[in-house]
This record gives sequence, structure tokens and C-alpha cells, in this order.
Amino acid sequence: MEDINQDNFLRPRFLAEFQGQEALKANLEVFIEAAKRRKEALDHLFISGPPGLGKTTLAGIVASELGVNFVLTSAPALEKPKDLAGLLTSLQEGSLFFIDEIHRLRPAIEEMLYIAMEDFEMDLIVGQGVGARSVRVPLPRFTLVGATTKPGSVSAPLHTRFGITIRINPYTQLELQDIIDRSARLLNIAIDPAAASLLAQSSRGTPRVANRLLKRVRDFAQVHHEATINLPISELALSRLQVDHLGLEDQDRTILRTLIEVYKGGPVGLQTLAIAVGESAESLEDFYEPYLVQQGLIMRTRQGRLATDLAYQHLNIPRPNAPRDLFE
Ligand SMILES: Nc1ncnc2c1ncn2[C@@H]1O[C@H](COP(=O)(O)OP(=O)(O)OP(=O)(O)O)[C@@H](O)[C@H]1O
Repeated sequence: MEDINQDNFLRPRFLAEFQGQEALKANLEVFIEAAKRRKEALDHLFISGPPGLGKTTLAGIVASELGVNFVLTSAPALEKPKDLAGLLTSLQEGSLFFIDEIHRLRPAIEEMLYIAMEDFEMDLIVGQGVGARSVRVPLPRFTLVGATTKPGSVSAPLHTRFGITIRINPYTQLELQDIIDRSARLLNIAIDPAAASLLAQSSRGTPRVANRLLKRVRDFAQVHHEATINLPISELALSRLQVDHLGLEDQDRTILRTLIEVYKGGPVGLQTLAIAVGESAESLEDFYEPYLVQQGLIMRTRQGRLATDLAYQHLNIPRPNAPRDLFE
């Protein structure tokens, strides 16, 4: 089980500690400073990007930089309008209200949020039975931060109510190396540049993965009495963790191997492939596939998923001649 407190401990609190994403940070700095000078709540902020890239971290940083309180929830936790009403009434002037997975809001909750975002008001039902009536109550001016891994699934009316839109893209190798160096300093362990570089390369462009690998490699270093995380101990740890030089783990390779060996490289439908590898279609599509596609190992086509030449090479499986080759 991951140490949650330690994860929080590694979480940057201010913009200056948030590594990489320079263009995005520079813009945010301006928006935060302007809101502070006007003594107004920041405009509603929409953050999209793959999991583990720092959406929650960034929202917390914005709250710290603004010096406002941070209220955090996620769309699946908001089952009934009263769940949202409870949180809205707990907000203070300028509060940052963070809703994770905002693409999963129920329609009734989304409608309620429109009024809260636009008019800073909320409809409350008072009384019971035939005497029940709806009264509109004012809310403090707050900033809604909506985060999602699936911006395309957010309804247009909701999306257009956000004044600031940010997309976090996967981190570069150098940015990840900086994140690993910072985390190693905080964890009080030395790391060689070559080892940091290998871990960065194996981190799938994702700080959360980088921190996880660092903590596991630290375990190997400590058990092997190494005061510094060096290249050999990192290589040993990654091979024991079955993480290869592209950052693929066992299940990633199972997906590729199934596609190649069972379905002759595809095309095969998402559902069929998901069942074959024992995953839900959603987790295959949202969690595993984006990185495999980004690395050029899988192609998404209308007919289904295809393994690329690179996938065959990566798994060291000879690619059978394509039919057209037979006629050449
Ligand atoms: N830019 C960064 N610099 C340093 N550390 C970072 C950065 N971004 C993320 N992290 C680290 O990565 C971890 C994951 O970040 P976070 O939980 O914010 O990701 P997320 O994108 O919100 O994930 P999810 O989409 O699953 O909610 C954090 O604990 C933090 O330590």
C-alpha cells in the first residue's frame, strides 16, 4: 500500500516548488496576482490532463498562493443535490472548491452548479410535503476548480462557464529528473544523475509514477546498504519491479502480447481486448492505452486496436509478413 502521508509530504505547496510546465505556471502566476490585486475570487478554473500529472496538486497550490481555504471533493461523491448544497454552504469568500473527475457529474448536480458558478446563488428547499418551497440563497464568491482526465466528456454548457482553461501534458525527461531530485532531497536520500535519468525515462511522463519508482528504488538501496541511489541499484530495482526502459509494466506488456499473439496484431475491438486481459474497457482505455498509443506501440483505428511494428520489436516477436509482401 502506498504511504499516503508521504505522498502528501512530497506534494509541492507553492508554484515555485511545482516543477516543469513553465508556460502554464507563468500564466497562472499572472491570473493569481491579478485576482489578489483586485481582491476578487479567481475565475473558475478548468484543469485537464492524464492521471498523476498534478491536477490536485496544482489546485492546492492555487489555494495556497491565494491564501484561501481549499475544499475538495469528486463528482462521484456528489450523489444528491444535498451533497453539493452542504459543500457550497461551507464555502467562505474566495474559497477554492475543487471537484475532481468533473466529467462524472450527475445532470441534477450539474444544473445546480451552473447557478452557483454564474450567480453565486443556490436553490434550497425549505419545509416539507405540500408546504415545501424553494428559496434562492446567496453564496460567497468562490472559485470552482474542475479537474478531469476526459475533457471531451464534459458538457459544453459546463465547460464554457470556466474562465480559465489549463491542460497539463506529460512531463519531459528533464522535468521528471528535477522532480525526482527534489523528492530524493525531501526523502533524505542521495541519487546519482544517471540513476535519476533512468528513473525519469521509466516514469511514463508522470510525476506520480516517478515518485513511486523513487520510493521503491530507495527500498532496494537501503536493503543493499547503498547510501546513494546509483545506476546499478536502479537497474536491479526496475528489473525486479518488471518495469522496462519504456516504463512499461507487466500488464502493459500483457496487453501488447495478447494483441499480437491472440489477435494476430489486430485490429481488435476495445471490449474484446479488455476481456482477454482481464481489465474493464474503461481502465484499458483510460489508464493503459494512452501511454501505449503515445509511445507508438498501439494504434487506434475505426476497426479496433492494432499493434505497431514497434510493439513487435519491443517484445522481440518477429512480425509475420504483411499479405502485400507476399506479392512483392
Ligand atoms: N509539477 C510537479 N512537481 C513536483 N511534484 C509533482 C508535480 N506534479 C505532481 N507531483 C507529484 O505527483 C503526485 C501526483 O500528483 P496529483 O495527485 O496532484 O496528480 P493528479 O493529476 O491530480 O492525479 P489524479 O488525476 O489522479 O487526481 C503528487 O503527490 C506530487 O507529489
